[in-house]
Amino acid sequence: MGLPLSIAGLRVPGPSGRVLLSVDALDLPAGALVGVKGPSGAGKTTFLNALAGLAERSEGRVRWGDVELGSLGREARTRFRAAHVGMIFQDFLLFEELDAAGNAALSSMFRPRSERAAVTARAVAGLERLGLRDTGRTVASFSGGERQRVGIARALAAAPDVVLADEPTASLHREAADALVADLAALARDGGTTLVAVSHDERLLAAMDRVLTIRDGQLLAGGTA
Ligand SMILES: Nc1ncnc2c1ncn2[C@@H]1O[C@H](COP(=O)(O)OP(=O)(O)OP(=O)(O)O)[C@@H](O)[C@H]1O
Repeated sequence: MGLPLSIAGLRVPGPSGRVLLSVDALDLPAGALVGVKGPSGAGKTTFLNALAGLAERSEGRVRWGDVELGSLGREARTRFRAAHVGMIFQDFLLFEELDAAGNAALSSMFRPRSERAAVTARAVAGLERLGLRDTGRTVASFSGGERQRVGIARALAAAPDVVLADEPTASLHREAADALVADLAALARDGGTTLVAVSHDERLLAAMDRVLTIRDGQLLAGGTA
């Protein structure tokens, strides 16, 4: 099931103390499909990091369902991410010694035995849908785009409550990008997954329920385009 998001008075400072991002208030229902756009350097990745509980020293409230990220210590935030959040980020933490399927099915290790086969099946299906057949190679030899696709398949195989994505279609051909957008929309529709996707891809943005704009470190009032 998805989780609703509630943010109030969020401020994320950079190392020099300058505020990199502020969000006065934002509420999203569970299962929302939300795009985020804005110029380079505006604070979009910083926003995703804050939603993932990865923004250190941030002020204000970021709450997923009943869980306020700021009230959790670092370890509890890591556990929260593992249990609820699928992240499609630009620097993927892939395990170099595993092949594509091994990486994509990784989260099955943290699931009860009865759920593991389903995660693995979704991982294999997701890789195929993104045009990556099991090559038998370890991902150490994969290109940047191939690595991104493994990261996508891994995030979606876990069927998480929340998907946070940073330019998820950037490395994909149009056909694969459209398939991914359809898959993300289906996850929200069928599983209630809440999606927040930073993107410049007009086709992806058009498929969202709502598009937020960030400019100069500020989520614009009302959060709409
Ligand atoms: N760790 C950091 N230390 C210092 N400045 C940072 C740090 N992280 C981000 N910034 C700065 O914060 C601002 C917002 O960065 P962010 O990566 O969130 O932008 P973005 O909107 O995702 O940009 P892009 O579209 O180019 O990826 C930028 O000016 C960036 O240089």
